Amino acid sequence: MPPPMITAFAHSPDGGQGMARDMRVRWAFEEVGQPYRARPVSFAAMKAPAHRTLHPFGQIPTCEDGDLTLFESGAIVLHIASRHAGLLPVEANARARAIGWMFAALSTVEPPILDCEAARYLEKDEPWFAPRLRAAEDRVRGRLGDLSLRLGRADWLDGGFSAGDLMMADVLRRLGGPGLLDEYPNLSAYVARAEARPAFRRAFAAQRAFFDAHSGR
Ligand SMILES: N[C@@H](CCC(=O)N[C@@H](CSCc1ccc([N+](=O)[O-])cc1)C(=O)NCC(=O)O)C(=O)O
Repeated sequence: MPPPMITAFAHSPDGGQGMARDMRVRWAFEEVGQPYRARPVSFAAMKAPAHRTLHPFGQIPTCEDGDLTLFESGAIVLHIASRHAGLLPVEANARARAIGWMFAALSTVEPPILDCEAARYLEKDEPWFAPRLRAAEDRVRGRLGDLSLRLGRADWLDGGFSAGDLMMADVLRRLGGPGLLDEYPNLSAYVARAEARPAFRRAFAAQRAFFDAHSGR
């Protein structure tokens, strides 16, 4: 059977900085040592009927693995972690907790971060932008403060590195650069620890090479 095929931006708006959500899927494949292929999708093609048979919302990433087609980066990472050893504990309770951290990353920590991004990109010229952004950033601080307290001095969220850490670190990466994350030194160190993983570095290099190959550079 040919390796799984994911879809990714033909020309990612971030210029190959690994901020698009194919990055977490690439990372998961690298962590479990599973080769994969990637197909570039333009913005126009993403919204066309052919791609929507893979992704009802006209987005990336998707993953075609044999006769299975998946969308939602969290579902794809969970699929990879379920089919291959290395990203979820074998022990049932620890496995359930690691999956819980995946949901926490996507459902509890990521939404206020996305809300801040939306405010910065879409509302910066509004007269009420400053208080709006302050309130949005305070909501992010609330989540980061709770997460920082739970992580403490540990390397990972619950024992060894898991898909929960992969998802949480990829969510926190969006805060990159000087700013909110720096207010929580143990979270900054957590993200740096995750980004130092050989699998992360391979995934980052792959998405960067993919950008350079397909963005018309
Ligand atoms: N919940 C879905 C969300 C998927 C999603 O948001 N896909 C985005 C790309 S990753 C989000 C993203 C986009 C761009 C950057 N960037 O920095 O340039 C970062 C992240 C997309 O296809 N957008 C096109 C569209 O919606 O029309 C998942 O986790 O898979």
